[in-house]
Amino acid sequence: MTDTLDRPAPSESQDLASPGLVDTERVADLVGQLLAAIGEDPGREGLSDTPARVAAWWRSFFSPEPSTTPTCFTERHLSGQLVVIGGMSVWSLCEHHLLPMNLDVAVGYVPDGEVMGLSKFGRIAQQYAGRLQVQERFTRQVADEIAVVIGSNDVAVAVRGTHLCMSARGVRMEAARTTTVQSGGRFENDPVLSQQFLTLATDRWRAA
Ligand SMILES: Nc1nc2c(ncn2[C@@H]2O[C@H](COP(=O)(O)OP(=O)(O)OP(=O)(O)O)[C@@H](O)[C@H]2O)c(=O)[nH]1
Ligand SMILES: [Zn+2]
Repeated sequence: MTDTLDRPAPSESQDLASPGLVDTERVADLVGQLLAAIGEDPGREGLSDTPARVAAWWRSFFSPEPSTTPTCFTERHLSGQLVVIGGMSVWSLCEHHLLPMNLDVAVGYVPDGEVMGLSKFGRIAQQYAGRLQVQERFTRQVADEIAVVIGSNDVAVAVRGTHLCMSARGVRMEAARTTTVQSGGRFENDPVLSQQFLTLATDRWRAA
């Protein structure tokens, strides 16, 4: 977007819980200790490489591809067109239980003079998924980041989450899904636009 646009400031909490450096050796050591603590023999054949595998996974989880500057293209005369990108499924980790959550993300925005490269919405979602999260914070962080990049608050983000901590343990409700919606600018003030976004964003969730 052009530099003349007033970009919203990144929210204070944007960096909250951002990933730190993973000490792979220490993680592997701790996983070995964990195996021993649950009564396993970390040296037995099937488990001997497990600490290193788990440590490698933690490292890759916290080190998504470095974020690049999202590509934007000049595209005039779109006159209030609504753009919705849906079906962006990412995996994150619940910060309360360290169990996976699947987050199905849909983004809506109204381009003003420029459009953003479609894949960049997915990259932003991946960037904020690659850390310990709660769904509500993830939803807001993705919306805030897109608003900064496009230089406008006319952004809405809807997320449908499947939390293993709720389906595979605890209350064990396999069908439970959590939907969060963050709306800014015109999506907050224009009920028709908001409804159009929600209809398109939740289409595939109703079909599922
Ligand atoms: N709001 C919110 N809650 C979450 C999210 N992920 C997990 N939780 C909840 O975090 C809560 C943690 O509650 P605790 O009572 O401390 O933990 P717990 O004893 O393991 O709770 P149960 O899951 O009910 O067994 C649980 O209710 C989870 O469902 C999230 O993304 N958003
Ligand atoms: Zn959890």
